[in-house]
Amino acid sequence: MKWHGTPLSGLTVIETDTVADARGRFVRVFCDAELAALRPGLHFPQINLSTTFARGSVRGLHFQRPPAAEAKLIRCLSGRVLDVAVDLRRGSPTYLRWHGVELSAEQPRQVFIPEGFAHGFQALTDDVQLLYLHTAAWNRDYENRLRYDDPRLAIDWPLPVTQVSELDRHAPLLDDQFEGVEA
Ligand SMILES: Cc1cn([C@H]2C[C@H](O)[C@@H](COP(=O)(O)OP(=O)(O)O[C@H]3O[C@H](C)C(=O)[C@H](O)[C@H]3O)O2)c(=O)[nH]c1=O
Repeated sequence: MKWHGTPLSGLTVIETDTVADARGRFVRVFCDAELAALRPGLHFPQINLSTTFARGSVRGLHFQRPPAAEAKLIRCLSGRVLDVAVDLRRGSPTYLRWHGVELSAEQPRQVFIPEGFAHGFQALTDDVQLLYLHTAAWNRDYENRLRYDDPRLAIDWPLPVTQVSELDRHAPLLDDQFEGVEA
């Protein structure tokens, strides 16, 4: 596995090695030893899979506050997405900045999103499947949502937004009381 950084420190794009032969392709999604230099002792107590039917749909922006803060390893298993992370870390020089990474089933690319980031994505094709490895279990009491269309974030979604969940559609807009997340 090789990886490289992004303009948001800690947000990392991982290129997994692909073994291809006449039967098809094989990749390692996660390897503790290979990723120890990125983050030692990564452990994923919860792995989720979402299916998104329609091109243009947006899921997110979600994050969990401490003590349930989580890092996520994301891989696209079907279709293509723009995967977006927003830096919410209090005091970060890139606080409230966002960065997008295109992921697709055809590319051996994953993204590692550390704690302190909100996460969302837009389906760029129909029939997207996204795999999420979480370093903390889902905890409704600590789950927070930000608006995908918050003008203070100004995320440049590539397509007109089609499907959004009611919870995401009615997520709060950022205001002066928002203090980010202790990282
Ligand atoms: C995460 C989770 C959710 N749920 C329930 C809560 C809702 O009733 C339903 C769907 O949850 P939600 O609307 O939060 O799912 P998404 O909007 O697809 O959120 C997902 O995509 C965005 C981009 C993310 O970053 C989240 O980490 C990821 O969960 O499943 C559970 O029952 N267990 C769980 O572990």
